Amino acid sequence: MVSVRIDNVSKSFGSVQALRNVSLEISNGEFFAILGPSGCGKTTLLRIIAGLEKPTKGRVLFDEIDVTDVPAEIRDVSMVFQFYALYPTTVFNNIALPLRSRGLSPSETRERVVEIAKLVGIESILNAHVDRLSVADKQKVALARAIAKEPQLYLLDEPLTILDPVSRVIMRAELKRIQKELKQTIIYVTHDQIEALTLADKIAVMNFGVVEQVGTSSEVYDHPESVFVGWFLGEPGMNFVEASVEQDSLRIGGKPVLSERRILEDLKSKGYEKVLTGFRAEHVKISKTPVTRLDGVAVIEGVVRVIEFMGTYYVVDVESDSAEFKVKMDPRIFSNLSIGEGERVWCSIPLDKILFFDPDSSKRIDVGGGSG
Ligand SMILES: Nc1ncnc2c1ncn2[C@@H]1O[C@H](COP(=O)(O)OP(=O)(O)OP(=O)(O)O)[C@@H](O)[C@H]1O
Repeated sequence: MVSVRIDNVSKSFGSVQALRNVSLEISNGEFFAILGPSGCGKTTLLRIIAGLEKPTKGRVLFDEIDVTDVPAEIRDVSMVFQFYALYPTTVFNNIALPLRSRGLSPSETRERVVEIAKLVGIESILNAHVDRLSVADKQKVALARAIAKEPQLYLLDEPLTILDPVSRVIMRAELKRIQKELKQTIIYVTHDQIEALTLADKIAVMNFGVVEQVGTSSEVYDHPESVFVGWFLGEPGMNFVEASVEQDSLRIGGKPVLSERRILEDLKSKGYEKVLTGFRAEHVKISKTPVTRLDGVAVIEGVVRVIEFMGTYYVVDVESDSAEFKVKMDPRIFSNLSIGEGERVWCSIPLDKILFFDPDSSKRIDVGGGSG
């Protein structure tokens, strides 16, 4: 296994700038996810790491050795793509091929094929022709073949995207187990936040060719460094509401919602007259009776506009003067409260769950003393 360092990499395709000054450090044995929407440059970055594309600028280093000009064939990486490309033969032969080309004897090959098949959970279909397999099993064979190459680095490009939702959940858990046993460096490209949050030790969140944040699942989810990261992660994404920083309070649509001196003074000392407040839908508590603002809690008054049942929770859209935001509710709490569309509600949010963002740069403001 290797560590990988991406040093200030940019890549242009004609006038399209796919990557802009990307720098990343991926440690030995880490499961590292590159997460972002379609077209943000994930695949381009993976192909540059594999040696299938050359960066326009910057370097790629494996174990601190510059491999930017090293051809793909000798980089010793295994790639698994969204669309598996298997040889039209048996599962056994697909896994055996990389072993045979490394010069293993027939008995060594058989032993290793069975070992890998067990790891991936396909030992019962070793003699089947790949054409007869389900999509999920085909993807497992692709993974088994990648493992048979015994690479120093695994690159996985949306390997679960073509699976149906049930197989995807099963394979996600399988991947986690396999990675624990393999103990190898894996770089995993996905647009699916659940895959990234559940599988990865670390996540790089990308947007428009730029890395917006690198961190553990809880770092990127709980402390997004930009509006994009907060919005992209979570179902629903983080709420962002514009507020004005007044002498005595933070106001939304002219109404005071928070009067914590520490926060107000810090924002004022940094020169902010307006900020974006960010908070997650699951941190908002709804009440049908007025709630007084207390220390440590912000309160926003509003009207329920839309209620959606999402299967295991409700999402309630609240409109408040100039702002709209979403509240995520447990079905039990929702039915006890029995709120309906058009009703007036008071929404409280603990201050330690509120973050503040610069409305111009969209970056998080570091507010001293814990919040933000
Ligand atoms: N070979 C190419 N020629 C021209 N433009 C390209 C090429 N490869 C990628 N691009 C462009 O670079 C940008 C990033 O593409 P890339 O495939 O890396 O994004 P992505 O995040 O992997 O998206 P997706 O999930 O849709 O594959 C896009 O605007 C894409 O159209």
